Amino acid sequence: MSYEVRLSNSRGVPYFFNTETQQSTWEPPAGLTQEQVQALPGAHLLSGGPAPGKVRASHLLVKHRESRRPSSWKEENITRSKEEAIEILKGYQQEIDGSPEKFAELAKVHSDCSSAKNGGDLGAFGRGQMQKPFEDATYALKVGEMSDIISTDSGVHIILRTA
Ligand SMILES: Cn1nc(-c2ccccc2)cc1C(=O)N[C@H](Cc1nc2ccccc2[nH]1)C(=O)O
Repeated sequence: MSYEVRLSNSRGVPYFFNTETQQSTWEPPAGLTQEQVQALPGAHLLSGGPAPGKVRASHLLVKHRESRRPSSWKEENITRSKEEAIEILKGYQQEIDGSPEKFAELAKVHSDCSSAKNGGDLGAFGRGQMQKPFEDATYALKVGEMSDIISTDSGVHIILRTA
């Protein structure tokens, strides 16, 4: 019998698909050991984490007048200097003091990215999707770690890697 793990589009949860009988089950097929289940194609879907090679991160962005788009949900016309943006972000960094809960709370209120409404969560992404400095900084973090202040064409950011 050959099985693979797939993700249900409607329910967003993994299921087990028998590629010979074309039958699907929500539960792991009887008779398979835990090791055998973890070895199935698509088994990474069982952990709920991002696909192999992808990461998930949240960020707090402070834009400035040199930003690619010096406007945000917070402020129609952003005129602060890059130096001022860095000082503001340093203040948030001290307030966050390594706490993921505090990070999301401050990102929601202060981030100039539209992901602020998600507490800064950008979802999962792979290489080649985000601006290079942001991508490299995120991949260099361990899960749960926060970056120091990094700069992209969008402004200055603090990143929290979540997966
Ligand atoms: C990359 N991205 N994802 C979202 C997002 C994700 C989830 C929910 C809502 C918005 C917003 C953005 C985005 O580019 N936002 C830009 C600001 C920005 N520039 C970025 C550069 C790198 C990573 C995140 C970044 N966010 C904006 O609002 O002007």
